[in-house]
Amino acid sequence: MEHIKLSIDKSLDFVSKEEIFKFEESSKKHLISLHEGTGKGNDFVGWVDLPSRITEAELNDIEATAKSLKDKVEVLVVVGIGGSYLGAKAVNDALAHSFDHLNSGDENPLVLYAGQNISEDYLYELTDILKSIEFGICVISKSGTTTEPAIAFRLLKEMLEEQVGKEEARERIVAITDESKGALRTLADQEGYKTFVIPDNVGGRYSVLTPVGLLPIAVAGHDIKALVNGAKSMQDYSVAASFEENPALLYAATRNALYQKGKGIEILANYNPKLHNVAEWWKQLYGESEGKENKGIFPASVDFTSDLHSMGQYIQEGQRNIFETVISVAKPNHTVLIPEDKDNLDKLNYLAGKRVDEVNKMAELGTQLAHVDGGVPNLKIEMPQLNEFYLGELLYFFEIACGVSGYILDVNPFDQPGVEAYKSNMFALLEKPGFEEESAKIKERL
Ligand SMILES: O=P(O)(O)OC[C@H]1O[C@](O)(CO)[C@@H](O)[C@@H]1O
Repeated sequence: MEHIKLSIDKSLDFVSKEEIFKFEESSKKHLISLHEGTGKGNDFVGWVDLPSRITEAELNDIEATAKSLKDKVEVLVVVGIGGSYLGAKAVNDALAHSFDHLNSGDENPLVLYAGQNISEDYLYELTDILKSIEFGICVISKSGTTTEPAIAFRLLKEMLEEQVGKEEARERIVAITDESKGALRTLADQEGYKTFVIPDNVGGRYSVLTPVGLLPIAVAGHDIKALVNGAKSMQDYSVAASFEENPALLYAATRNALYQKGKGIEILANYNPKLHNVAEWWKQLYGESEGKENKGIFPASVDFTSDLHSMGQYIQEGQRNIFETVISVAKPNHTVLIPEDKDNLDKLNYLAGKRVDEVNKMAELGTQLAHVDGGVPNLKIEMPQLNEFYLGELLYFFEIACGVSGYILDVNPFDQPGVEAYKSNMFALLEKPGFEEESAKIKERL
């Protein structure tokens, strides 16, 4: 069985093998404490064995719900923010036809997203376009009280009820939330929506392999059983493999060794735009997990080769506090050959007959070497192919590595206390009942 692979050789000019291997014992210990639930934030490690724990019956229930939505709607709007939509978007965009919106032959509903911003124009345009479309809603909020999705859901629910009537709307709304607490749970129970539970011990950013990610992925027509199998394969491999062969432990150790050498920014790069939103998901995972107590690597991302023509300059010659992790897909899913041209005005005939991917791979290798020469350590994660199975491996790899890496950094990788600061200011400014004191204080600052 082939797995995703990590190579660290292009970082060894900057950090020695000894400096990386000094984390061998601690990373193994942290992996065990994640599995045994003995580390910091241990009430949120329910995701660690999720791939092996999720049952066939649970997956069948998700698939059956997806099927009944597919039979009714052309568009499913996933309403959620942060971990309540990023995993689904990452997988759906990685697997979808790049021009899905023009692909009228697709029998699966188009999945759109709302509740991840508070833009009035976004909501106007979304509700405007949905007026003539059969749509359904999958509303996702673990707490059930997050402002952004609550506003979007209020608007979309009202609109759907007006469009198809309350009874039919009930059939087209699925809520994914806490088992017993929160406003969304109360509403879903009152209205009689189909619901799925986000387990108590799984935080939003680690929830992609729960119904939070799986339902929207199944609605988009992707194979959630293969995705979970891939995650399970990485779960097993990350427990069994030696440190040197273990992509998750080695990644956690290498990035911490680089961090200790002053490399405080990690740029996740891809050479396939389908992976853009995998990087968005990864940024939340690592940013919320590690950025605390005035510590942590800042997670950034680029899409290559596009961004070589913008951010490439900075990466090559800017401040030397960065390292790069490249996700490389070994084998594309399609073949396109560069054609011969008799006039050859663009002087491209030397490439005629070659696959486009060969050029992409040389751009990747050339860039890695250039960036290393420019003082940027490079790590490479190689996926054999872009499909459900290897995406499952990739997601679990990043999750387990994040838990280990957070423990190496000695933070709780499962809380996010810093996210509350903006919320409390926003509530004070909006004069939310209960925030009277904060309102008075914040007004003095304006
Ligand atoms: O699912 P909820 O409770 O609406 O939260 C959404 C997101 O908001 C946060 O709590 C804070 O950003 C994230 O951790 C979470 O993914």
